[in-house]
Amino acid sequence: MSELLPLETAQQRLFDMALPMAAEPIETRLASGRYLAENINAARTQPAHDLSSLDGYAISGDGPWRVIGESRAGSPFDGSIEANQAVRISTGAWIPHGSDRVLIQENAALSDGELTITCDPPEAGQYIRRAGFDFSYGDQVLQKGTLMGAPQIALALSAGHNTIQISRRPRVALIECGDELAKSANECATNQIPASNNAMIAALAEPLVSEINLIGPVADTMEEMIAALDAAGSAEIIVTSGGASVGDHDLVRPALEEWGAEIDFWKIAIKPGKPLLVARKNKQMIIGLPGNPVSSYVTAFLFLLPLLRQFAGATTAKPSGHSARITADIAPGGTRREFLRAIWDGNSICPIDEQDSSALLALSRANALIERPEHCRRTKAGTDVPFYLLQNGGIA
Ligand SMILES: Nc1nc2c(c(=O)[nH]1)N[C@H]1C(S)=C(S)[C@@H](COP(=O)(O)OP(=O)(O)OC[C@H]3O[C@@H](n4cnc5c(N)ncnc54)[C@H](O)[C@@H]3O)O[C@H]1N2
Ligand code: MOO
Repeated sequence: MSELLPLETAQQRLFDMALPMAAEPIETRLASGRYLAENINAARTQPAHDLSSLDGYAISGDGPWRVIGESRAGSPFDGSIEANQAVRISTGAWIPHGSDRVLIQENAALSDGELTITCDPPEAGQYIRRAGFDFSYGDQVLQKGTLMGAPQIALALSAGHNTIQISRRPRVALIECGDELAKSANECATNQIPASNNAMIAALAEPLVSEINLIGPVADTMEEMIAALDAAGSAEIIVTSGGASVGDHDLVRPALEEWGAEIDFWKIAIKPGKPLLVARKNKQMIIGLPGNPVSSYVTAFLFLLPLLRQFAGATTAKPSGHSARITADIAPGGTRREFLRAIWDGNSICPIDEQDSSALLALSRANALIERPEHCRRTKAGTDVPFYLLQNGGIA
């Protein structure tokens, strides 16, 4: 138990414990940020008919052409056209039978109902969107586990689905622990510190959960800790912060054991975030985050958010990695994998000088985490390094 678990082993052990949530129906237009619980097959063909992609004239033959009617989006021309006939057509309107090309109005002259061309003639098929070129009836257009965003919502609606099945999101209880924590940031004695971890973790987790129960601050006693765990009720995931380390007043682990939870692992080989703890009691999972705010943030980013995505049925749970050149040397690393707060400017990445695990000002300036392997040598400016973007929980 005292060995530090490598990052990937710890992540895998945590993800293996996730219980997939049931599916529920949702109006497609409200599905932004949710994960699909089903494959979506097209219930219609798009476009359903050959359409014009520009405003002009659907023509047949080499011209000049007689304009014999109009095809508007939603009101197709009733009939078919013959050689040297044309139909006025708007963008998105049906190509009439008998026409195989569109003359755009900028290249046409109309006089007394007779249409002539003012430049090279269009080629067959030009400015025509063929029926089914986007998708056809029965095609699988979206895969189970996809994160629904604006394009996916539009696609599901175009494919004929007002309602889709998405995964339920877990209920989460957040417990922050420590005698020194003041509940109100306005009323904080000099021997206290305003409690900020619960609010920070809630802000990170909010898009991925159905309910957040904020508990605490909880005093460093076994009775209060156990009462707080009881207060988590039926939350599928309980997240504690603070009290995870080895001090006399770090009670999360003994309180969890006393409460009846089974510890799966404690302490991992990353910096910040070493005292991370994972436990379970029946179907409830408990993640004990370290109290230092930056350690809490980094472990929430690397463990809690991927776990929540896993619960919510995501295909991709872990944050996406990137690579960029560093603009300053980085000193040799230690025995743990390090995650350095950094600023990425869209081109290169600059590690922030202040890397203390309590430094919130530095964390709030950062938009990225540089990942450094264990026992890393000095890294020279100009070297490519792997990093994660913090925005959107690291999901591209
Ligand atoms: N002798 C050792 N000491 C420590 C070790 C170790 O291995 N040996 N590990 C260190 C590491 S690494 C970390 S990280 C911290 C984490 O300890 P805890 O999880 O027990 O956190 P606390 O001691 O309760 O708090 C640490 C720090 O963070 C502040 N804090 C806590 N909760 C909140 C909150 N909700 N909002 C704002 N700030 C919070 C707290 O006041 C402390 O300053 O342990 C090292 N020690
Ligand atoms: O791991 Mo602690 O999180 O180094 O500060």
